[in-house]
Amino acid sequence: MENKADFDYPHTFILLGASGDLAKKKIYPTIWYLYRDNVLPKNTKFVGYARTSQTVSEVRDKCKKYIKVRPGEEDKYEEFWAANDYLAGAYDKRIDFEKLNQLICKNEKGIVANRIFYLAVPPTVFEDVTVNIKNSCIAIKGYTRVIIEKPFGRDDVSSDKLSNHLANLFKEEQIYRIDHYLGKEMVQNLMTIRFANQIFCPSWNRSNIASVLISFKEPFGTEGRGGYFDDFGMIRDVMQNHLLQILSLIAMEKPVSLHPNDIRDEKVKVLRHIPAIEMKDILVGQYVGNPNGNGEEKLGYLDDPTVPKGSVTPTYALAALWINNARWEGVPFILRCGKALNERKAEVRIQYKDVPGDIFGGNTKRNELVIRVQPGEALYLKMMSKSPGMKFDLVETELDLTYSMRYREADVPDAYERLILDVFTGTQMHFVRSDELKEAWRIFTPILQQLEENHVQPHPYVFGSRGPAAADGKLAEYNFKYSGSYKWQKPSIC
Ligand SMILES: NC(=O)C1=CN([C@@H]2O[C@H](COP(=O)(O)OP(=O)(O)OC[C@H]3O[C@@H](n4cnc5c(N)ncnc54)[C@H](OP(=O)(O)O)[C@@H]3O)[C@@H](O)[C@H]2O)C=CC1
Ligand SMILES: O=C1O[C@H](COP(=O)(O)O)[C@@H](O)[C@H](O)[C@H]1O
Repeated sequence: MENKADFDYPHTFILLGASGDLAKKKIYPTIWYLYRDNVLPKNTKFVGYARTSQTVSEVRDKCKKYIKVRPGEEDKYEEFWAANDYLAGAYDKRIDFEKLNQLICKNEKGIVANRIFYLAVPPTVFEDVTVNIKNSCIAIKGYTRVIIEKPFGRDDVSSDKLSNHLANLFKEEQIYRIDHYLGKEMVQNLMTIRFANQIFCPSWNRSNIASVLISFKEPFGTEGRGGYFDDFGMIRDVMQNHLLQILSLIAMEKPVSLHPNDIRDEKVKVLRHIPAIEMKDILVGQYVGNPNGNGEEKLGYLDDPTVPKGSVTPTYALAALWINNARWEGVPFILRCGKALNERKAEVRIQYKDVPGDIFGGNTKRNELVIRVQPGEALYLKMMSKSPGMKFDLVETELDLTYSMRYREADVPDAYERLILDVFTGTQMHFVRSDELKEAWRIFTPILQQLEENHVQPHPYVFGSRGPAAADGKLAEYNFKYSGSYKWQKPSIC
């Protein structure tokens, strides 16, 4: 990790693909927030690079809609854009990267200067860009770090090819593979919940836990970007990365320390216990239009003109993963994700087994520890209690840690803010190591191939519904019991 003194050196943050969607919607806003909050090294400059010929002022205009500037921050905002430069160039021309190098050098006073390259570019130009960075833009004295965005390949072979390519150019300590779910507050909280609470440690195993359900739901479809999505599908888009990362943090053994490599060693170890997913353990779906819906909801996935006719690409997937180790053998880890569903939600449900030796006439319901990642971070433990009053009845209730109530003043930073700052400080804890990636593709590649080769027809589900009807049956099959009787009363001050 970088020490404080390193923050005194000049730093340049180079955004490749600066004319794109991710750049304007996410990366420019993020670097502005970090700059505004004075958490970056004092002498940090920003350089945008892309094929489009444009000025900094044009970049600024495009970002306007996505950047929040609060009253009183106007001067700082001007200062931020004054620290920006932009250069147009090709991704495959060394000469253009030499020009980029000259531009970066202009800002670098002193002997040591650090460079961070953010690759917000399509995978097709990944190789050219990284070779050109290596050939023309490496920091002479100081570090060079490279941030890359998924997709890290589309299967085991293409991912290995990319990993080998990167390994020939950079050391693993220089590569920061972003999975933005690792930057989310509640995902970062998973290790604390597990390893800083004696109450959970002893029960976190197959003797006590019936099933683990990890869900991701989005209430919108592909919004005209189906052409891009169709090449990947829901399993590659969310399950193989975000949901599997959450699974590994839930299931791994306690690391030797909080050192990033100790944590990542444990994540890899638990993934190695998971066999490749079998066909019997997966259900895929695709949304169809809702004739009673509004606007986009009326349209199904196949109505998107950019989606190939008759595509069987899943927009929904549910899979059970099995961890064959002493802690988890027999416990299904159910991963579920979908677009065009009834709500936006990402959460983990650890469902405990039924209480043995019932003395309550079969009225007890399973304990459930729910870790809600979004929206509205919360951690609640569903439990049984005596109903208040004279009667000796049971009620379902909860121990509730709702962030908006408990931490009213807290400002929960966006995932990208944390992760980009981590790159400046050299903290790789929340980034994906190449061996984790290899394991992830080992688990998912065979099922992806089978689905594609056999042209497996997805279950249709209506835009705005909870997903394919068959999915709830699958949940029950995997020992997830839904009672339907739990009622939450939102506290009035919430
Ligand atoms: N701190 C907080 O903010 C708290 C909030 N709450 C809120 O209270 C509400 C209820 O709590 P929750 O924990 O969700 O409790 P429930 O046990 O009522 O679970 C409800 C969820 O179960 C799923 N479900 C519905 N039908 C079925 C079915 N047939 N089979 C399997 N699953 C089904 C649905 O999610 P899906 O569609 O994803 O399957 C539904 O959202 C939620 O809105 C929750 O956010 C509760 C406690 C604390
Ligand atoms: O990686 C991706 O994540 C987003 C959802 O991110 P969130 O932070 O808004 O939950 C998803 O929309 C996109 O399809 C996927 O590629």
